Amino acid sequence: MFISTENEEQISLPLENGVGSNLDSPDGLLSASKMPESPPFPAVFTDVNVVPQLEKKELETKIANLEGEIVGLRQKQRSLDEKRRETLNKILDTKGCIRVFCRIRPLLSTIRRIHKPIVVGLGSEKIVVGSAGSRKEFGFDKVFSQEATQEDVFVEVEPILRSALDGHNVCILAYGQTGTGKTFTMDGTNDSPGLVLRALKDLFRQASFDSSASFTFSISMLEVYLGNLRDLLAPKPSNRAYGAVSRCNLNIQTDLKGLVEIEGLTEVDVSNFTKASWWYTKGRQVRSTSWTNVNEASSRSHCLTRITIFRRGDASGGGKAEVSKLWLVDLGGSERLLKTGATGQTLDEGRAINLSLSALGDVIAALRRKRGHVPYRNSKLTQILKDSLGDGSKVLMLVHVSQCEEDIGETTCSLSFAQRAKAVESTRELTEDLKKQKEKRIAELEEDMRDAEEEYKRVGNQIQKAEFLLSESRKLFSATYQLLKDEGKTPTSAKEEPSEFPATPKASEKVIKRKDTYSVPRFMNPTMASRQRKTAAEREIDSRARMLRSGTRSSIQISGSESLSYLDPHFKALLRNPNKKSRHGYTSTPLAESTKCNVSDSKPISVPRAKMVSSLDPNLKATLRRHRRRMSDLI
Ligand SMILES: Nc1ncnc2c1ncn2[C@@H]1O[C@H](COP(=O)(O)OP(=O)(O)OP(=O)(O)O)[C@@H](O)[C@H]1O
Repeated sequence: MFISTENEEQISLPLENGVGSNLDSPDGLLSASKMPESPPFPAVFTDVNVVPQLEKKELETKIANLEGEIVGLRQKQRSLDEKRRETLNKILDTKGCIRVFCRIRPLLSTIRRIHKPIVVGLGSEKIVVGSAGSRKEFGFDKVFSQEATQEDVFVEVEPILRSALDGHNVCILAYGQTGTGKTFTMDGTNDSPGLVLRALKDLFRQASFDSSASFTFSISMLEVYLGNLRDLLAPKPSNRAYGAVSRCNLNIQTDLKGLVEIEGLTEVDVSNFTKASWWYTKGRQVRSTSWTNVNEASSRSHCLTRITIFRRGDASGGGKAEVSKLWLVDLGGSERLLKTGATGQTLDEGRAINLSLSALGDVIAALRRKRGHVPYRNSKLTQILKDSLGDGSKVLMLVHVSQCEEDIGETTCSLSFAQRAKAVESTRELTEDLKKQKEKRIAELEEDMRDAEEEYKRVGNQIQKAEFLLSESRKLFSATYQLLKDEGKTPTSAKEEPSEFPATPKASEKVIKRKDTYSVPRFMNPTMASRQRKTAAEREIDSRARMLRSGTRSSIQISGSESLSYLDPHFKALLRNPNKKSRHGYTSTPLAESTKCNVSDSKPISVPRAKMVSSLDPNLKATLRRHRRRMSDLI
């Protein structure tokens, strides 16, 4: 290193282990004026072309360390994710695999003045139905009052969605009397989107944050209409009669493991929320609705949306693949057929809905009693949901009730049904003590889960930093040592094959391939005599080219009928650069390079490049003869 002593500025010296540091100077800087006359250190000369082996080793070690660190951090992140998944599962199991929420529909403006509300929420888990004379209390996991917003409902549903991403089958059912707001909760409106769209958005959001696995999603939609299955996402049929059959002709299959599949149901891969919501809106539009006395646009079927989640763990974790289903079901409204004023088809639809709802009730009752036989086969609805209602799956029922006095009968029925479903988990009422213990356990688990999530994020940040450092170190390594390596190679490669163009590794690979592909048999190689003949011809071309450069003729006679046009691009190139060598060591001749003829009005004749190996190629000779004839005709 060279240190200037011309001015008296302070110069910092990078001193190792403090040896030679200026102790006089408090900040450790050595004043040039105080420097000893002969420096205590021998002058060091650095040859920039010498590869600093020590630094190279250091950098290699650093890269290896970082790689190891990242592997370790990923492992840690995976076990944290595993812990979070287990804890969430425990929370949901403690809370109950079938959870029931209740939502009270506000009195609509048209009936607000004539009705006194008969359903009142008592805190966040109780609801009271009845007037002064008879009061009945129901308890649920959560009660949403009439003021609750779509967002309030979604916040409570969110944890169960996470469970679907973790690989569990999840089923969310909107149940209730007709006109109580099931479709409002699931679909929502443009201003206030419902659960399905919020859930889809959240799934994509959560999947994008999860670095321990990759996710893909697909969507299917069907309705159970009059006991038949209709594919809501099937492509529009060109022939209506055929379409009607294909839409309704779906079979439900159950495999040996008990997994349910619906044969022929359209399944659309959706890569983002926009696509998913587009398909969902499309499916909704096809759903059957009718006007009834109770609801202007009453859904006359059960509408089922299935999101299939494909989860693949990262390669370092074994790349385990899991598939889970999230069912979002807007059930048809239970209804008193007389009250809805339904007749004909609408009456049949109402009956079919009631029948399948009672089959759903029977399944839930069997699950509650932990009976060996669960009557899934009694309706299409329960057959479809078989693998998402039973063991290992999570069920959320959202029961909807009206506040109107005239609906008190249906309201009580709905709430009793929902409470029975809730009792699948606990056949007896919990004592206050047990309840408190349960709550405490849930709170502890929730704290554990939060800790695991925070730690997961922290480790994620560490991974990001380490990855950044690794990529920078790799760049530095390849920029420094690869460059030096390449520089070392340059003279040899330059000797081997002078190239006009900077050769990229790919290009050189190509060249090698071409040489191999187009190598001619030995007997076709030019003889000494032919080489001499050729050289003579080239000399002739050169001299004529010189003549042409002086601009006297527009074409030249090579020998016999062989001629060249001044307009030939290859010949032009030769004129520009007469000393240019071909790759094969010969001075390039226009004819050897290409037989394309550019004389005006004549169609260019091109020979594939594969034939351009040598003018001595027998096929090429024939082409050349043809070319010469044509050229002499043109003169
Ligand atoms: N929470 C709510 N806030 C405001 N309006 C609501 C709410 N719930 C329902 N509604 C309104 O009540 C009407 C009936 O609701 P919706 O169609 O969702 O009922 P439903 O239970 O799906 O009926 P059906 O079973 O007949 O299809 C709609 O006009 C809807 O906008």
